[in-house]
Amino acid sequence: MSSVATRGPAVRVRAPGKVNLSLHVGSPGPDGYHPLITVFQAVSLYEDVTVTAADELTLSVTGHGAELVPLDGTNLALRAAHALAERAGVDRGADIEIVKGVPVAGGMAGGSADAAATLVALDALWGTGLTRDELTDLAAGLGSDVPFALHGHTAVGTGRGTALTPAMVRGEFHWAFALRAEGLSTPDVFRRFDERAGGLAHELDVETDTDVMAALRAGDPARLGQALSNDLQDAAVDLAPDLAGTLDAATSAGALGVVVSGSGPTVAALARSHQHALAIAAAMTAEDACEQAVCASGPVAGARIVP
Ligand SMILES: C[C@@](CO)(OP(=O)(O)O)[C@H](O)COP(=O)(O)OP(=O)(O)OC[C@H]1O[C@@H](n2ccc(N)nc2=O)[C@H](O)[C@@H]1O
Ligand SMILES: Nc1ncnc2c1ncn2[C@@H]1O[C@H](COP(=O)(O)OP(=O)(O)O)[C@@H](O)[C@H]1O
Repeated sequence: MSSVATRGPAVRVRAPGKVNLSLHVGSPGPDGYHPLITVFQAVSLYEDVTVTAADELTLSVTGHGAELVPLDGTNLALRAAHALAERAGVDRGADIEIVKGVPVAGGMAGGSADAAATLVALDALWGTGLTRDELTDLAAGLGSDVPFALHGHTAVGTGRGTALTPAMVRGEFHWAFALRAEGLSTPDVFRRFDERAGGLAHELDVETDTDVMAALRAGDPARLGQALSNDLQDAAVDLAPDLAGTLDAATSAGALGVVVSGSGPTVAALARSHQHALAIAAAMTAEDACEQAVCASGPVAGARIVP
């Protein structure tokens, strides 16, 4: 008779990556963080996180770009697990298995999705009884994008990006994403943004997102395409000059609008339909404008248990 190793109970959670439809950045405060006004949209590129009861905390990462992900205590999923255990007073472990579907260091918050998914999964596995607000509070302590990965859909982020207000959206938006093999470091891009500002203060204008919000409410991709914007884009292009060619190729391929996502280097091209997104992705890869292009749609839900 063959013996089958028995494992403890398991919980699987899926969490989405994001694109910033607009990203307005102010001058850094005394803590070094930049005040933001951003509109996040969660898109259908997912991180899959499965946690299984165990005595110790362990981590494994597979999937897209897994070899680029740190496995030590800096990994955002492990940091999330430690933060949750401490907050809930839990003295238990878990095997955490991540399957990556969001590009690593791509400005699409894959690590933040792992942190959000781990919080939701371990909260269920350990039965911590924390409220949603308490989980959101823990999320904000882990990184500026983590609360949005919990929340999902489309939302305006202010402060560091952690204070969220849901946005009204009609319909579905289709995207082609041009990926770059080498990522960009978020702190490096913010630093370059400050260098470009040359000490001049950047004021945040709360009215600047009127066009984005109107396009979302109307479900109008052509209008949204015109309204996409990112204050970090020039800094990202400075650090990765080949991005200028990728942005041009996406525009030539017929995108309704083109923008670098977050701190980059992923380039997001908005399409009229799924078919149109496939055509843009094919044109960008055929022209060697990027290493790889993938299609996705949004908005989608935040970190959720997979039944
Ligand atoms: C730029 C954005 C836009 O959504 O996304 P990504 O491109 O990383 O996906 C986010 O603000 C990134 O969020 P996240 O990647 O969670 O950043 P954090 O871990 O909180 O911070 C990393 C570093 O980025 C800088 N940082 C981050 C957020 C912010 N509002 N101001 C900053 O100056 C700081 O140097 C900080 O030490
Ligand atoms: N679980 C994780 N997945 C991916 N990257 C992680 C993770 N934990 C920590 N990191 C580190 O965070 C950096 C940025 O992560 P990521 O969320 O993929 O990109 P971005 O911040 O550009 O959206 C990576 O380069 C990596 O060193």
